[in-house]
Amino acid sequence: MNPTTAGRRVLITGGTGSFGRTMTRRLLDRGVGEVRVLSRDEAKQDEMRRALGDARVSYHIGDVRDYDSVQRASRGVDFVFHAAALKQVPSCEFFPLEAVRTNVLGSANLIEAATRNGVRSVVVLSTDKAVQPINAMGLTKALMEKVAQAHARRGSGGTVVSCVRYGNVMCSRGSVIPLFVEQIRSGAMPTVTNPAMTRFLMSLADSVELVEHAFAHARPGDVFVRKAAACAIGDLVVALCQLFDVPAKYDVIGVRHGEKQHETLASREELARAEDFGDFYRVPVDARDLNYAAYVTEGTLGGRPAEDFTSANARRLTVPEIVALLRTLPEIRAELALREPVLTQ
Ligand SMILES: O=c1ccn([C@@H]2O[C@H](COP(=O)(O)OP(=O)(O)O[C@H]3O[C@H](CO)[C@H](O)[C@H](O)[C@H]3O)[C@@H](O)[C@H]2O)c(=O)[nH]1
Repeated sequence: MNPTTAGRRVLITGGTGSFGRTMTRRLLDRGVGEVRVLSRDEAKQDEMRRALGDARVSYHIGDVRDYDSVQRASRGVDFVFHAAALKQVPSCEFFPLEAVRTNVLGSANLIEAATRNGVRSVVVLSTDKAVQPINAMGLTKALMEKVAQAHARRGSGGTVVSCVRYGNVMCSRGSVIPLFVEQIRSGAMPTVTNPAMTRFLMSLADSVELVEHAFAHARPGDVFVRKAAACAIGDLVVALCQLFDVPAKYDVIGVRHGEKQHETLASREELARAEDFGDFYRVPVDARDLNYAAYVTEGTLGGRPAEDFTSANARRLTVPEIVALLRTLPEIRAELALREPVLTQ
C-alpha cells in the first residue's frame, strides 16, 4: 500500500471512528497527500484535528445519506475507505429504516459519487453479521455488499469497489471489552449475555491490515475475509478478570435484541469459490450475467460446498491466549498501567 497512497488524496467516511483515526495515522506516516475525513459530528472532528495537528487532514461535515455530501467530498479523490455506518445491533433493531438509510442508501450514494468522480478504488467495510443475517444491522450490511457487487457486475467505469468483512474489533467504541473494563474498574459484576456465545476477535491493527490487503489486491466486487480466531464471551470476561486480578465472577443477563449465538464470516457457498490467501479469503463476485438459462435450466458445476466459516468452528482462543491478546491492546495496557505499573513492564 505504501507506494500507492503516497502523495494521493484519500477520503475516509466515518473518519472520526476507531478505524478512521487509525487509518488516518497510518496514511500520514506513509506520506499521503491529503486525508479527507467525512463525518457528521463536529465535536469529534475538532477533537481529532487537535489530536493530530496535521494540515494534510481536512475535515468535512456531511452525511452519506445526502448525495451532495459525498459528491463534494469525493471530488478529486484517488481512494475511498467507507467506514460510515450504523453498527450497533440493538439500536438498528429499533430503527431499521435508519439503518437502511445509512448503510444501504448511504453506501449506494458513495459508490455512485465515487464512480462519477473517477475514484480509483473504494473499500467498503462490512461485518460478519452480514452473512446469513438475522438482525437489521446485518441485513443492511448484506444489502450494502450487494450494492457493491451489482456495481461490479454493471462494469464500474474504472472504479474498483470491494468489501472487507470484520469480526468484532476489540475495544472499538461502544463494544463489550470497554464495558467489561469499566464494570471491573468500578467494582461492579461484569454483565454477560450468554457465556457460551462466540465472537471472532480482531484488533484494530488487524482490521486496518485487512483493508490494506483489499486495497492492494481487490478486483471489482471482491469480498475479503480474514481467517480470524474466535472466543467464547465467558472466556473473554474470565481473561479480563485474571488480567485485572479480580475474582472471575459475572452476572448472566440474557441475549439482547437481534443477537446471534455464533457469527459467520463466510458461507459455504462463498468458500466454494473463494481464493485462499493464507491469512485471508478472497471471495470473488458471482459474475454471471442475467442470462437466466445459464443458471436455471443449464446450471454451472461448482465445487463441493465447504462448511461455513463460523465463530463456532474457527480456531478457539483459550483463556491464556485471550489474556496475551488483551495485553497487546493499547487501551488495556493504559488501564493496567493505571492500576499496577509493574504489569505492563
Ligand atoms: O453487556 C454485555 C454486552 C455484550 N455482551 C456480549 O459480548 C459480545 C460482543 O458484544 P458487542 O456489543 O461488543 O458486539 P456485537 O457482537 O453485538 O457487535 C459488534 O461487532 C460487530 C461485528 O461483528 C460490529 O462491529 C458491531 O458494530 C459491534 O457492535 C456479544 O456476544 C454480546 O452478547 C455481553 O456479554 N454483555
